[in-house]
Amino acid sequence: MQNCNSPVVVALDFNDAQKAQQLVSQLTPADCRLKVGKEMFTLFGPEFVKSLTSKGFDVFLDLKFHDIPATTAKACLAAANLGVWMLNVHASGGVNMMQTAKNLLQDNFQNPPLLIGVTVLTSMDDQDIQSLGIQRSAGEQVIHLAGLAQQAGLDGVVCSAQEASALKSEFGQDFKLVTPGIRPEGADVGDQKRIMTPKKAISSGSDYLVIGRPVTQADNPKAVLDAINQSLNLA
Ligand SMILES: O=c1ccn([C@@H]2O[C@H](COP(=O)(O)O)[C@@H](O)[C@H]2O)c(=O)[nH]1
Repeated sequence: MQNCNSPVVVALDFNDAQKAQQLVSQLTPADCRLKVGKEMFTLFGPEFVKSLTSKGFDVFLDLKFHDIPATTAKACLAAANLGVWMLNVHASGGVNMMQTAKNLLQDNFQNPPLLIGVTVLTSMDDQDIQSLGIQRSAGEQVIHLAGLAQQAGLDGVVCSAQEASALKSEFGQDFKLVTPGIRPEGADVGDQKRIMTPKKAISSGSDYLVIGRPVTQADNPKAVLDAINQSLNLA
């Protein structure tokens, strides 16, 4: 597998596999990693994931499993068997659920994929969190759920870059921070609420920047990706 020179993970959210493959054909595994989420996995399944890993890309399978511990763990094992680099579960599933998944991966792989806990979706703000009956700010809830994820032995969390610096101080440099809600200056925010620019996210402590529409919907996605990588002094 080729080493990736960039922290960018391009979110392939397409309803057309050919369009996704057309974009992928312009990229190399050195330029970025790729994320497959619920839409593409539901439409095109494991074969689509394998088509990306077979080209040498590190793939983040973003299915955000959340179920009883045994079901979640077996789903994670099935995902890991696709050869993905990273997969995730909802941290709000609790320590037992996360730990059971982590243990099953460790029992079955010498080098298991990274297992990451989703904290608070980047499309949610304080008001959204409080409407769920949670008496914390979004940032406080992220810290709380990240603590559960670390207790369960997970490799890190999905959070917004706005929480990155607090999370690195609290949980250490090795605890991976995967941050969607990344928007280059002037890009359409869409449904994201807790956002940050790529450069600021990296300086705040993000390890991986998940970027979808600003790249995939651009007239020239490769040029946008190159510009982001250059802004990070990586390309
Ligand atoms: O909290 C989260 C967790 C996952 N996502 C996913 O990341 C991408 C972001 O895409 P953009 O087009 O850059 O907004 C998308 O696939 C989400 O499902 C997230 O945004 N926030």
